[in-house]
Amino acid sequence: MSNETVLDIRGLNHWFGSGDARKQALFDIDMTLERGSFTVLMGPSGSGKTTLLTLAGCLRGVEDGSVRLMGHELRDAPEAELTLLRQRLGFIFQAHNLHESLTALQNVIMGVQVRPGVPDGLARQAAARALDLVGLSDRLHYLPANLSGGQKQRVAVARALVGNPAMVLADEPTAALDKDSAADVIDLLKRLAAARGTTTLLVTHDNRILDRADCILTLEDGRIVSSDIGPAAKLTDRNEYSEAASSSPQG
Ligand SMILES: Nc1ncnc2c1ncn2[C@@H]1O[C@H](COP(=O)(O)OP(=O)(O)OP(=O)(O)O)[C@@H](O)[C@H]1O
Repeated sequence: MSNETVLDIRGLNHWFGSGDARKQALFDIDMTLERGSFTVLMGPSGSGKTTLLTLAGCLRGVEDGSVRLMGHELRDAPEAELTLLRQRLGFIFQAHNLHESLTALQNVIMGVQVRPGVPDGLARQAAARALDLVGLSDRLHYLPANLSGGQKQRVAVARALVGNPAMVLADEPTAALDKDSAADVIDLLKRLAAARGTTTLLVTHDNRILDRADCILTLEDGRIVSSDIGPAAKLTDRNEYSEAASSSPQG
């Protein structure tokens, strides 16, 4: 793993509401994610995990403190710069957020089309390859209604990864899945991340994911209360994932 810093957060505070209803959700957060790392963010409901994820992903404005994403300071950044940064990220949410009227292939094509200027033919090719990678090459033309929960989440993973994002932000991606499908989705994310050097920040309540993490951050009441090296960071041989490298959608 290289030591290139992808996300660097210093002294981040965040509030919701105004006047008497104003409430602080994050307190003095410091964290750093290196390129290719797989970090799990845990903590009780309401501890601030989604707030932190959305701030890191340019989905919410930074009010106080510093969030540097791929070398860009997000606080006070112009909207055009935030839009360009968002295009370099892949998002996966608990609810897969697929368009029900579009096929699996069309849904993944939309993941390419967030980047302007990609010709339709190339977008289609990349989307088909991404679906092949997640094991759905025989389901390209299925509507979400005809896919299982695990298959829908795999389509969402393919959509997040098809643009070869620098960082993937995932909010409870396995919450709606059974044990086997959850393990499949996580292994897939890890394999592709390791093969491409994609940085992953994943919010979960799912203890089964912990042994896959390089780093486990725990939030409580808006503060990081522990930062542990995960078991996966102790793996010295990452070649187990290399077979995915040769077949990633964008090489
Ligand atoms: N849009 C909002 N307006 C007001 N308060 C909010 C808003 N979003 C979150 N909060 C508050 O901020 C705190 C952190 O919420 P957040 O959703 O980040 O927690 P979480 O750890 O992701 O919770 P969960 O595990 O239940 O998803 C909570 O007290 C929540 O009520």
